[in-house]
Amino acid sequence: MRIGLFGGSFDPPHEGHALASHLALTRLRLDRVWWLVSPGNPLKNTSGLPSLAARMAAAREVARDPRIVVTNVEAQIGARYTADTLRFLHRRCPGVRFVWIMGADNLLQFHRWRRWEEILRTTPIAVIDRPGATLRAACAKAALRFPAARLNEQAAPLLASARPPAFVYLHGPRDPSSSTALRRKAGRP
Ligand SMILES: Nc1ncnc2c1ncn2[C@@H]1O[C@H](COP(=O)(O)OP(=O)(O)OP(=O)(O)O)[C@@H](O)[C@H]1O
Ligand SMILES: O=C(O)c1ccc[n+]([C@@H]2O[C@H](COP(=O)([O-])O)[C@@H](O)[C@H]2O)c1
Repeated sequence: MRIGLFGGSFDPPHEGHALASHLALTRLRLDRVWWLVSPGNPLKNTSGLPSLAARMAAAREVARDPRIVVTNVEAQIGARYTADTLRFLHRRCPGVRFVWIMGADNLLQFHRWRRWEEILRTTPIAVIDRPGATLRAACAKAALRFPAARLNEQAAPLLASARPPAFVYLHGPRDPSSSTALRRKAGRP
């Protein structure tokens, strides 16, 4: 079983999340993508964040694919940091090949995540191209620290079974949606 883990605030979820998930499913030959709806990004001010239940319900509306599973596993296990989530999942599901999925914008600040090197050393990572982050992602600090870990995009089907550190950039159809823009449109800060 090959499962992609797509963590996010999903405040709100949008077509960019769905498109990125489909790209990952297809190009990485995944069986499932789990949307890990975060109890709260540890690097963000989460004071105005809608409830987890509300964000999960909205995420289910947008996902519309039986291979995409919307979960609150982080709330269930009391984890906010991705390294803790991954430790738990690797231990709990030793037979599953997990891949961490993130948009290219997130790679730029990945080196600020707690125990980010542990994440890279334990879990293959797919970085999905996103408008505005294409060129900057190639020089992200985390990517430059592990240059030999980068797979060619043609080798993407091998990522899930690659020995980490391993990461790949995926380019495909892109969607400019962003939660920030949608919140502004709805008159939220
Ligand atoms: N349009 C998109 N294309 C590719 N990846 C995306 C896109 N939108 C979000 N992502 C990725 O989805 C994950 C969850 O993102 P998140 O829920 O924060 O949405 P967001 O639109 O980035 O929100 P915000 O604008 O509040 O930062 C992150 O890894 C992010 O990079
Ligand atoms: O573990 C960390 O230090 C960490 C710091 C920032 C973000 N994350 C994770 O990155 C994912 C994307 O977050 P967001 O808010 O950009 O959608 C989500 O799963 C967060 O829990 C994780």
